[in-house]
Amino acid sequence: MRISVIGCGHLGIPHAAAMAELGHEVIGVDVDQAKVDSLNSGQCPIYETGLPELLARHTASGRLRFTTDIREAAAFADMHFIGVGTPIDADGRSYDTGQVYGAVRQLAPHLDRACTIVGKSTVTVGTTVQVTALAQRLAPAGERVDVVWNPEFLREGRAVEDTLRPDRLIAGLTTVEAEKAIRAVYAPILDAGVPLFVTDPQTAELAKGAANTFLGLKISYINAVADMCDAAGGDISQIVDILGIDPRIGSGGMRPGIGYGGGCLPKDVRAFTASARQLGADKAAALLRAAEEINESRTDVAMDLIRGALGDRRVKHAKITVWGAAFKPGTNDVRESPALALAQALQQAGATVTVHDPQAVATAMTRNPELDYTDDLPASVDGADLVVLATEWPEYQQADPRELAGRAASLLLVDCRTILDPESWRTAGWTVHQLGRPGK
Ligand SMILES: NC(=O)C1=CN([C@@H]2O[C@H](COP(=O)(O)OP(=O)(O)OC[C@H]3O[C@@H](n4cnc5c(N)ncnc54)[C@H](O)[C@@H]3O)[C@@H](O)[C@H]2O)C=CC1
Ligand SMILES: O=C(O)[C@H]1O[C@H](OP(=O)(O)OP(=O)(O)OC[C@H]2O[C@@H](n3ccc(=O)[nH]c3=O)[C@H](O)[C@@H]2O)[C@H](O)[C@@H](O)[C@@H]1O
Repeated sequence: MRISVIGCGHLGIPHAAAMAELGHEVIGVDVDQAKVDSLNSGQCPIYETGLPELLARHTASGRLRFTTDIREAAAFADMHFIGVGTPIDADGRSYDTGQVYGAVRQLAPHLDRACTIVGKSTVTVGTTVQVTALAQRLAPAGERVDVVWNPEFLREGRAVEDTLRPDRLIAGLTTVEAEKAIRAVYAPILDAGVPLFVTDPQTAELAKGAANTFLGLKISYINAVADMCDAAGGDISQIVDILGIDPRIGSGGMRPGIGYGGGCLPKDVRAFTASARQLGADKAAALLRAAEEINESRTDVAMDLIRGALGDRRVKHAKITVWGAAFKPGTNDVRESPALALAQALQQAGATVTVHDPQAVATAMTRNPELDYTDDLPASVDGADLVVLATEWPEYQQADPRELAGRAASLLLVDCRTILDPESWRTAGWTVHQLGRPGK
């Protein structure tokens, strides 16, 4: 099929490349000329495993190209995926769907044949109905436009794999033609046995919000239990193992730490909570709000752990190394990064902070230029009074505690993600504090 992907960000680039991999001819559209130029020259503007190779292969073969000209996409494609951003609104609680409506407004008047618009962005329930009305109103008279909502479940860092081999596909639609088109575009994935849920648009929209909100709830729940371990004595790592072995609970997405961040979970939990409130589901809203409050408290929890670790020494004037800037390992995305929030809080408390990250120094510098950065792991601990592990990159688990012991001023480590083997660090002379594992 000939398809376009409108919005080439963390979702759109992997989606465009994956669609080319499935055999489609793809045109990616973005308003950002620099991004389009870099994509057309084979450069990948985001750090994502397997994506540079896929981009290089399909831009070279001519099956994938990028443009800023929406008319070119309208003239080329029979199906248009919309993957533009849906940031949180100025009120801080609901989606700003302006980019979605903006893309449809730009595209629809140029449609010159029957086509399908497939929304992938995460939106408030009810958006598909409005997008459909808008597209059909603006399309030239006589041109058939079907709209499908097909929410995306990829995780950053695994975007290519998740797009090509998803757990499930959802299509919220209302016409036979739309279902035929969706089955055609995803045929190789469906043939591989991936289930497709064909449903109404509202169910599709709500399912996406409900999924991300559940992930946020699960993380906040385990973080609440980690706090109880810290207060009462207990080992959150063992509790995760004990709970996770029960298939009704499952151990996935239950790692304790300094909270969920990124471009999606925080805003999606916020927006879903707001929807619950607007729809009159007050008790649901209260439950979800509690999960948000737990998440919002994680920087304070980490600061308490750090203060406890420093003892008589104070945060003020301490030289502190923060390991991690990305919101999670495997990406250079720093949107709503809990690690950067912690680094900022430490700096505001008077510490001299150096942030290390293996991939996200450049993006973090743009977002938080007030902090100092390095991508040299051993050098990051030079002269440090305290090292704080904030993002669980494998590099930190693989680091040599003996080598680092020779460089730090004081052998004090706070593991906010509870991923290190404390024994190997203690053997090398370090004092280790782990979140949710007091005295372990
Ligand atoms: N980042 C992720 O892993 C996932 C994101 N989503 C959802 O996908 C949507 C996009 O998210 P991201 O890719 O992270 O955002 P992003 O901010 O990385 O990318 C959005 C892109 O859309 C472009 N854009 C804005 N208006 C445009 C227009 N009128 N025409 C063409 N391009 C336009 C922007 O320049 C930007 O490059 C959001 O709704 C998000 O919630 C869903 C699943 C996974
Ligand atoms: O809608 C989206 O954009 C995507 O949001 C999340 O994906 P992502 O933001 O890439 O990251 P996750 O792996 O879910 O992690 C989110 C945050 O939660 C934290 N987290 C995750 C898992 C865990 O057990 N504990 C934990 O603290 C991570 O460190 C990170 O800050 C969802 O997992 C995807 O299914 C969804 O498509």
